[in-house]
Amino acid sequence: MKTLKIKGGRPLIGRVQIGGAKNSAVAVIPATVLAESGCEIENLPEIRDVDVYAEILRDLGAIVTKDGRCLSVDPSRLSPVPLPDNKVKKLRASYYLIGALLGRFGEVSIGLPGGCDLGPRPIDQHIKGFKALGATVRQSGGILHVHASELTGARIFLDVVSVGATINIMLAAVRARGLTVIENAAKEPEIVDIATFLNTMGAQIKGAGTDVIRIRGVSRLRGCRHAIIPDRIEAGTYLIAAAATRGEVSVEQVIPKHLEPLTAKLRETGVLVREDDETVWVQGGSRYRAVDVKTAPYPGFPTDLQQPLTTLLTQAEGVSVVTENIYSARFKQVPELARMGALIRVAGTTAIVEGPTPLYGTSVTATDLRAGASLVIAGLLAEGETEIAGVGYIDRGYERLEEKLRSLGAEIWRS
Ligand SMILES: CC(=O)N[C@H]1[C@@H](OP(=O)(O)OP(=O)(O)OC[C@H]2O[C@@H](n3ccc(=O)[nH]c3=O)[C@H](O)[C@@H]2O)O[C@H](CO)[C@@H](O)[C@@H]1O
Ligand SMILES: C=C(OP(=O)(O)O)C(=O)O
Repeated sequence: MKTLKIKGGRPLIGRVQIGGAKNSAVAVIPATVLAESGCEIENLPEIRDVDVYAEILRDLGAIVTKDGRCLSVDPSRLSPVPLPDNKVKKLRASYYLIGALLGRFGEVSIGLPGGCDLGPRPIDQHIKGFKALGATVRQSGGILHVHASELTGARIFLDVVSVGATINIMLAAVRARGLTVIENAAKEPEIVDIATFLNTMGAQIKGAGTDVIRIRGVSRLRGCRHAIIPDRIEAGTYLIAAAATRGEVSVEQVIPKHLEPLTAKLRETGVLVREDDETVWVQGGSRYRAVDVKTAPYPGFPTDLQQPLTTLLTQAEGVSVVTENIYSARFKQVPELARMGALIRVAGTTAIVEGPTPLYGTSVTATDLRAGASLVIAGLLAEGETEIAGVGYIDRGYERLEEKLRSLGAEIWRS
């Protein structure tokens, strides 16, 4: 198995271009199956989740061609063949095929989704939504069978704010008869991106980005061209890495507004941050202040940046309290950071970080995607050499990571 090796202690300096958002891409790709003609998707990130999704669509009979960051999907000859769990369990977002295939064919049989192991990740709210639209849902073994002879619009109040359930219900509801209203909907920028894509296909979705989304069903959707929004989590990871190594980096091709929950927190710690239309620039300082952070649905602080930020907080003076409100097991980076010298105690949903502590390179393991990012940042700031196993997780969501970091002056390689 490959590992990432990093010789730490060099400040990151320069400019980095951010790719398309993973969490948009993995919803837009399955959404193409709703169209009766071909779609062109641009600005896709070059990550493993996208490649796996392209393979799943081919298994369904779509003609899929990939050219760098562009994917063209012709779903006209697609059929809802059962999808066992070998590929679908490689990623979380495979569950979007339930909503999309239900919308197009009224039936789907699919293995349960995978994704990072962050504690229990139920899909009860997705199922509640499909049932409200008139579907029957049955599980046998690890396979979900969802069927609807007709989908009818409904009012659905989500018990928890869920990105996945909001998007999945939208995907089915665009083809339901009448009006669907999703209340207590998630408001992440990726949801707005999927709604924009669906509306370009001919859907009638209003309110995406607020907590009430109204979807008036239509009888057909046509293929279209769409460019994915920038990845705020990839961008945030580079901003944190720049601050942690006390460097100076311009993160380019981003939507600064989407990064505000992070940039506000970085300013609180004492990092200099400047923004213009499509760029966020940070300059690290010699001293950082401890801060408290609580993860929350957008526009709160994103759980996906909690692990990377925890690494930065090992360098802040005082005690930082990090509260993880979304996932019960999202502190798996902590024992690995402790092996590098961090002083962090986990108590239930909080991690108490004492700083500043020097970090030292050693062998560590990424247990999930963002734990991997947090260890890469630790390796970049640590003294000596860090070897990170579990690179497959990192490849799920970071495109050309070593190349981008090397262009900023890091010594990082795969072996
Ligand atoms: C592919 C993708 O977009 N992944 C993102 C998506 O995951 P995902 O869509 O799986 O996360 P959700 O927003 O659905 O989950 C939020 C919370 O709701 C709970 N829940 C969710 C659905 C459900 O039916 N029942 C339920 O209880 C989850 O266990 C979790 O505690 O949003 C998360 C929260 O921003 C991010 O960390 C992930 O990167
Ligand atoms: C948790 C994440 O991804 P997924 O939901 O795809 O597992 C993530 O991107 O940090």
